[in-house]
Amino acid sequence: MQSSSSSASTPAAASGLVFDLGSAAGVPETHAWPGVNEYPSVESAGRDVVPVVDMGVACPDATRALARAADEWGVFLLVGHGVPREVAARAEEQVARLFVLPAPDKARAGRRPGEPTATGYGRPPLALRFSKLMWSEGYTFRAATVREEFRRVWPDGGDDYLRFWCMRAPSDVMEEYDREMRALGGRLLDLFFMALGLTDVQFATGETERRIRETWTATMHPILYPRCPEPERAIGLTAHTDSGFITLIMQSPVPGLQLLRRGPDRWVTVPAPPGALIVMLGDLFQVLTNGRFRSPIHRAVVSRERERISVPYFLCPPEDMTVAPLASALLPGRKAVFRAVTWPEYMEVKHKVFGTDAPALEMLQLQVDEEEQGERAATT
Ligand SMILES: O=C(O)CCC(=O)C(=O)O
Ligand SMILES: [Fe+2]
Repeated sequence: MQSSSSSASTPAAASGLVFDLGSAAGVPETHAWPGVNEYPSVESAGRDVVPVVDMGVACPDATRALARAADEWGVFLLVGHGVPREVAARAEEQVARLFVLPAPDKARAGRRPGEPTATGYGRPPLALRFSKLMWSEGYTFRAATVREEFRRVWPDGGDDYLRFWCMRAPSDVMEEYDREMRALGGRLLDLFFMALGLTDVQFATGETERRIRETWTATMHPILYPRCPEPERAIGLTAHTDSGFITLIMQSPVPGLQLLRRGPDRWVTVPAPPGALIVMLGDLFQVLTNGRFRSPIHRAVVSRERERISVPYFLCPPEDMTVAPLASALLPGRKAVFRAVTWPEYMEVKHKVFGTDAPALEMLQLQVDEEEQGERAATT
């Protein structure tokens, strides 16, 4: 493996690309994380079974299952979601093709330092807390700009890439996937609003709810976690919460995502049944629901035997939207416990604390007198 110091002068290194982690004989110090095994890793079993929500069942049952999962875990496996198997398979295949491209091709799409949005190809940023690198590489792009992005990766192919590979153009594949995921996000949002106790009529006409559904932005972030010769010393993606509203994750049939559960602290591994998607709630959804539905702490671990690909699809507010607890989410007599915030304001806070122990969401928390909160609820 090329070390980060010896590759510092190449354009690929400048753009933050990782080289050939998959063929490394050991984990170099640059990638050796302290504390990876601080808490035990456990399977999804017994009291730790990761919830499954089936959207194919009758609506009240799906809503109840979703409310329970969002309350207790903030994450669940989603089946019966209606995304056609062949659409997901094409996107998965496309992403896998991207990851096997030669490094110079990926470097053409490398992250452009200094740009406001961290889009492009590269590795996750250095975690300040440990000054360590993670065992993964990924490609972040706005779903709406996939065509421009892929022209950077395949400048000569353009949309004719179709003929070159005898397959659909890569951007067509990802646009098709984007349409399906966005539609699924809308269906899920309706279920979440119902789970908050809103009736059909209210959620269809509520101004804020309608604006979220119509304006939310989508960012895709395919990630490759190469095989790792010493998985107990490395981390694929360090512990964090997602920042936006809802993340929809398609993953290879290789488990690797883990959720932090407390008392006693442990990492629960999310299973990877074929066809299921993972739904993960983000910090700003916690704000919207006034803390009722939580954004869980999660991380990704790596495996000695198998590489893993995951494709998170982040649904986030547009930059000019001020996100505050929904009036409809406030239980009778309860006050808002978070202050209003825009996406850029929140991301600034998140970047400052990335890789530290400080939870960014706490910085939005308002001082609400617990006793007063209790009394108000009791008298309503
Ligand atoms: O690899 C995964 O399943 C999760 C990735 C993730 O947590 C993220 O990109 O925020
Ligand atoms: Fe995440």
